[in-house]
Amino acid sequence: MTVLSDIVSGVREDLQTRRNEVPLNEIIARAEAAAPVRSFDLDVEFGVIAEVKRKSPSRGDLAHIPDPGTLAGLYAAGGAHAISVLTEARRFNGSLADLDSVRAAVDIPVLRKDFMVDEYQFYEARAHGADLVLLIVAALDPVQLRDFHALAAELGMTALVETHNREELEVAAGLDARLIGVNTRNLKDLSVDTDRFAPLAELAPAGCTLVAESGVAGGTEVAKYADAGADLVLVGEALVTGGRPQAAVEEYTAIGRQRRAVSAS
Ligand SMILES: O=C(O)c1ccccc1NCC(=O)[C@H](O)[C@H](O)COP(=O)(O)O
Repeated sequence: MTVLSDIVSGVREDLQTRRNEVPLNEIIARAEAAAPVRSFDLDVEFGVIAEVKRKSPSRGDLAHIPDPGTLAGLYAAGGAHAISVLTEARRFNGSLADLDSVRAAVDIPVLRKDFMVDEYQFYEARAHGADLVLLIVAALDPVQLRDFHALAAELGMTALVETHNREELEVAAGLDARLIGVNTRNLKDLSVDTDRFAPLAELAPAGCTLVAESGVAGGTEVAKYADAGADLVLVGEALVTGGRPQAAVEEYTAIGRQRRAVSAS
């Protein structure tokens, strides 16, 4: 079993428990009654999607985050473009309660970062205030991907379509995805190689907003991703372990903007 299929099978089991507690018709009603979606600005000069990440399969426990809302507030004060909240429980120690806490603490868009494999999760995401959801191309078949992309849009949410290679980028292009992520983490062995980004960025469809995901340890990687065409970076570990979340978001945003301005001139 691969890491991804192992994670997804745990996600499905946990989902079944929640579905038994709150049936589909009830979660749909909650999604309809949820706070309005915050629009995610795709036309960004350069921005940081700052992640609330407690733990990961590759690194184990990362940070004790007693109040994710407080952390998100610091990210927002640093100028984050959006906040990513890992809600997967078993491997990331995340929860929908974290999503609630973050959504209530900030007024910028919030991404539910999870392994979205069932329509229930999209209504659930919206019911808990998500403005964006993650679609991992490697975790979905083409029909699911198309249907979930449409469902996210129907619910007013922006989908971040995550890719890892040329074939997955072609799939994202075929969906007409406006927000595409290139994750430099190999989902088979979990290795991160920031050199994977540039050659894939060249293949991204013209006009999409491009997110470089994983591997930012500091400004060097931000500059490298921005030089290669990233419009946004999604950063988790460096922000939750670095001890200066607000300053780091400010710094990464400034570095990215400066590099993008140089590339454009
Ligand atoms: O982080 C992991 O170990 C991981 C393993 C398997 C699937 C996904 C995983 N991470 C999710 C992410 O994509 C990252 O949290 C995100 O890109 C931020 O990465 P980083 O800044 O390197 O923490």
